[in-house]
Amino acid sequence: MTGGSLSLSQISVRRSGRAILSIDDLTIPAGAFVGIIGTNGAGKTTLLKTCAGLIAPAQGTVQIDDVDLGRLGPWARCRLRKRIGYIPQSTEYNAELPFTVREVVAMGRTSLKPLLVRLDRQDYAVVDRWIETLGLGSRRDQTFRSLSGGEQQKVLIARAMAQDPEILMLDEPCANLDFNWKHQISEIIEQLYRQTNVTILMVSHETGVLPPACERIVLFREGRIVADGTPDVVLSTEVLRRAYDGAFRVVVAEGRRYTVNAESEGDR
Ligand SMILES: Nc1ncnc2c1ncn2[C@@H]1O[C@H](COP(=O)(O)OP(=O)(O)OP(=O)(O)O)[C@@H](O)[C@H]1O
Repeated sequence: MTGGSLSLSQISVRRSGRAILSIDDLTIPAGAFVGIIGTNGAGKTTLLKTCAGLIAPAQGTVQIDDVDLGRLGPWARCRLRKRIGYIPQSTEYNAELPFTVREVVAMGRTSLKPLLVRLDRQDYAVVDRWIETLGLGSRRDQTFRSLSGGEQQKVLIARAMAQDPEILMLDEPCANLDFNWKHQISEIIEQLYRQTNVTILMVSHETGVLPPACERIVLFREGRIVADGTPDVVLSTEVLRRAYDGAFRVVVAEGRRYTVNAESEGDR
């Protein structure tokens, strides 16, 4: 597995007559771990979907390695998409479908195969390896819909990894999880990153779930990048207060950066 690079230039995505994402230039080298943060509606999900080729920008280019997504025909674009593991927000997938854990993880593998070609033993070995890696061995034959939210996130990560992606995009993988599960999922993402060369883009509202391996943060507001740099620069009290108009401060613990309410402590 080798990571892929991403490059966006002069991007404009428009909906209902307004620009919801405008990026002059954003380059993510192969093997980078980039955290994407920003206010509600800032364009984070739109960014991931644009990078994954799910949304076509009105203007500008998206390149994966040296391939310009906009110049590809539908089949070539489909093939390129297989290099991307995309885990949508939990509100965007149907958790009610009656598939087992193994079947869901196998879907990651099926997406690599030509139409109607069955998975072989080697494919299932990969599927089972990722099920074990994510600690889901005892859940293998359980239905996806019967799992807890945290277990479902693990299954979706296993499905994306079974696809052997070069780029992994996670849209708020820790949303709606209790603090213990948030921590577990965050640790798993960090381990995956350290064990593979996959490039990671991770959207999160909570800065504390971005693992220490995430060495670059891109901050969005109203469809634009307002800061891009190392966590100590972007996840600073000053930068975040300006972007979010909030009364909070940043505290650092165990290599992670958390925001805490400052108003009650009188240090606004
Ligand atoms: N199909 C659409 N039609 C009209 N507006 C849209 C459409 N899709 C997205 N938008 C708008 O674009 C903006 C960016 O949406 P996006 O989902 O990318 O934001 P986000 O940063 O991921 O938000 P959140 O943190 O709340 O999930 C929002 O204001 C949203 O309402």
